Amino acid sequence: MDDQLALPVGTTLDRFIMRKQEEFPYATGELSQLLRDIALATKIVNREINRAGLLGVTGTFGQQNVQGEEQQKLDVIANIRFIRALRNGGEVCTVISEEEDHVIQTGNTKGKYVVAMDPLDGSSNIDVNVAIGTIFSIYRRLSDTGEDGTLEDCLQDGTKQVAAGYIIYGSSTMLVYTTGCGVNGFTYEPSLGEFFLSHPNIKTPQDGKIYSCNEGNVNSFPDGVKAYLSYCKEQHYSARYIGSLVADFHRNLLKGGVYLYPPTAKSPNGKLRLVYECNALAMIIEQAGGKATDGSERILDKTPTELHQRCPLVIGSPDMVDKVEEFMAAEFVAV
Ligand SMILES: O=P(O)(O)OC[C@H]1O[C@](O)(COP(=O)(O)O)[C@@H](O)[C@@H]1O
Ligand SMILES: [Mg+2]
Ligand SMILES: [Mg+2]
Repeated sequence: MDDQLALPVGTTLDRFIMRKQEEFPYATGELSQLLRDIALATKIVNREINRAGLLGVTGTFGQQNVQGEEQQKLDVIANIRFIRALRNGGEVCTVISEEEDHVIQTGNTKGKYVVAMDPLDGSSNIDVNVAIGTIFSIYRRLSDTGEDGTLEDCLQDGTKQVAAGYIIYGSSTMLVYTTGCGVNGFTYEPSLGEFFLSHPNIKTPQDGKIYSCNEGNVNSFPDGVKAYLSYCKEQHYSARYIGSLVADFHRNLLKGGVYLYPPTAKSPNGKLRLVYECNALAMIIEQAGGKATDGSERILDKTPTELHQRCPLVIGSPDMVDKVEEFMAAEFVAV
């Protein structure tokens, strides 16, 4: 449904959420409040990130998350801040987080929503002042039991998302989200403590000349991916890889391009997590006219079986994703 309520650039996020809600006569305001809770936590995390170097919150606490990755201090801080805001907001019964082995029950048993999140994306870039992000997906729980959310509530496929978004903490801080009616971007004005509509109704270009992939792993990529990367070089495409999924995705969303994290020998299912990284970005790219697959299957159609399961990701301008799939499919014929 693309009959976007055309609100002018400069509209505050709060007003935008309110006006959007008016489009849905049966809306009860809970999703709107949840989006505000996420925006509030973002302002706090943004402040922590901006002054991380001053407060000595760079580096690690020396502990690992369920994926065996060293948790950066800011991973932990962002995780705490978002969970606290979602718990205090009252709309969310259960949270899935990259930094938590198991689901977090907030105690809001009347809460209708489940949130899956990557509190801090691009952890390897935290200490070097390169753009990082936060990713979130919102699901309606399957039934209002008045009890804690279930694993079933947390393992819904991506098509069931009622909203999805990310925050990029870059040269400016932006919140980009969709509720299934197009994609809008808001830029944060710290001196006013407000997000303002700066990128209304984002559409990604049909095609592009940018490809984003960690070619350091090329030797263990599938032949089809290797062939596609050679094709990109023949076409004189630009290689751009920040190493923060949110930042690479955001650039390609606006300029046109494709991001790939294929299977590798070390990670046969790729590195990125379906539930709290791929699903949200897949909903956003599709709402912006792009595509997201695992190289053959649509990301949003995949039904997760585990909270932290990984899946390969090919996401971006539709013509470029189609081209990658063509090359990857060609490989099967070869075999
Ligand atoms: O270093 P690699 O293997 O290229 O992986 C980089 C990718 O890993 C990530 O950092 C994984 O996300 P987290 O930082 O949230 O764990 C992505 O942001 C990024 O695109
Ligand atoms: Mg991540
Ligand atoms: Mg992370």
